[in-house]
Amino acid sequence: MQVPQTELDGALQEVHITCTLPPNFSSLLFPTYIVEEESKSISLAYHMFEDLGLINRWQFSHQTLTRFLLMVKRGYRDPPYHNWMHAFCVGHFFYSLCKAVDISKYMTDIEVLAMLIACFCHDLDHRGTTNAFQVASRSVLACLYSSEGSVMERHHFAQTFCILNTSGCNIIECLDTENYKTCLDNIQKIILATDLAQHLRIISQQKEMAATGYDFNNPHHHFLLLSLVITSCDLSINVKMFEESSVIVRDHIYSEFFSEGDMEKELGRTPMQQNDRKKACIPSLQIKFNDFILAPLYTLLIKLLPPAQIVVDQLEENRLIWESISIKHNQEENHNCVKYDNYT
Ligand SMILES: COc1ccc(Cl)c(-c2nnc3c(C)nc4ccc(C(=O)NCC(C)C)cc4n23)c1
Ligand SMILES: [Mg+2]
Repeated sequence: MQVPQTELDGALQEVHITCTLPPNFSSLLFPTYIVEEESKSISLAYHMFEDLGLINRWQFSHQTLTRFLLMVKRGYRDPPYHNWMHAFCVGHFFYSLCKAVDISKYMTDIEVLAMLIACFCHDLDHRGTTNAFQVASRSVLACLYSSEGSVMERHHFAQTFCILNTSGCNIIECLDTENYKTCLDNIQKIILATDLAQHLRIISQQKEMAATGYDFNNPHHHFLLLSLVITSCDLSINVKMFEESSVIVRDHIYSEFFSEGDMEKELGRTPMQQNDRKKACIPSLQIKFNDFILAPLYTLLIKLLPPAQIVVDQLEENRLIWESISIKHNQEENHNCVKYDNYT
């Protein structure tokens, strides 16, 4: 898929002219959804590469990086949640993590580059449905990938590979053969690590690593850390201020979950409670998700990267607010489980 030259020229100019940073842009808690998707997100994504020193370190050309980012943005569909703005937020969380901690103590240069590329590409061409739904609906992607698992994540990497193989868009073409292969292998591992089922399979090893201490010379520790960091970035909407987090959870994430549940009912299947708009109670589901996934994840992240402590503080504040909503709901007859005021 080629990017029309006129659009590219326009974007090239945009990237140069409109790169005035919003205040606190490099903060871990920056409210990323305030960025207007169309104009500024590409310029700000470009700035993240520049500010992390990746353009100088790897001698990226301005044109190729801009074309790459345009192609990635165009590679996303427009479901309620898994769209370009989600990818932008995931990339931004990694960028702000790199600004908060000395990431070179944990990752090589190539791994930092692979992480930022994978963040922006990790959900390419997402349809707003889960791996389980691909298999249940016998989708084309399930036919292609279900024997290996992580159906959507394998597709997201395949789409990434296509963009890097599109002339004029391959930002890593200037790497030498060894670095090119290492970078691509890392991008694939990182994108596959965004499957939450995979995260649940390796979290015990990550806990063990955090207990014994990170060993930079241990390649498996690098794999476990890259996986922990990308999952932390992928779920980072949950560690933003409650006002932003709760609206995205309700109006974007659960909107996708409920649409999938509607489609499952049409297939004659019974959706999980979280996907059933008639049964789901978001505050109590959030508390469960927090205790089952979010708290163990970010507690581990902070054990390994202590300067990012602020995200655990925000997560705990958000849990308290979800709990207060849940208690208030339980006191009300016929409360509406999906609509809630911001109790802050
Ligand atoms: C890292 O990968 C993903 C992929 C897709 C999504 Cl939507 C999310 C995600 N981001 N925020 C949320 C919130 C607030 N609630 C969620 C509740 C359940 C699940 C889910 O996938 N449950 C099945 C699993 C345990 C096997 C994901 C949820 N989630 C993360
Ligand atoms: Mg994903």
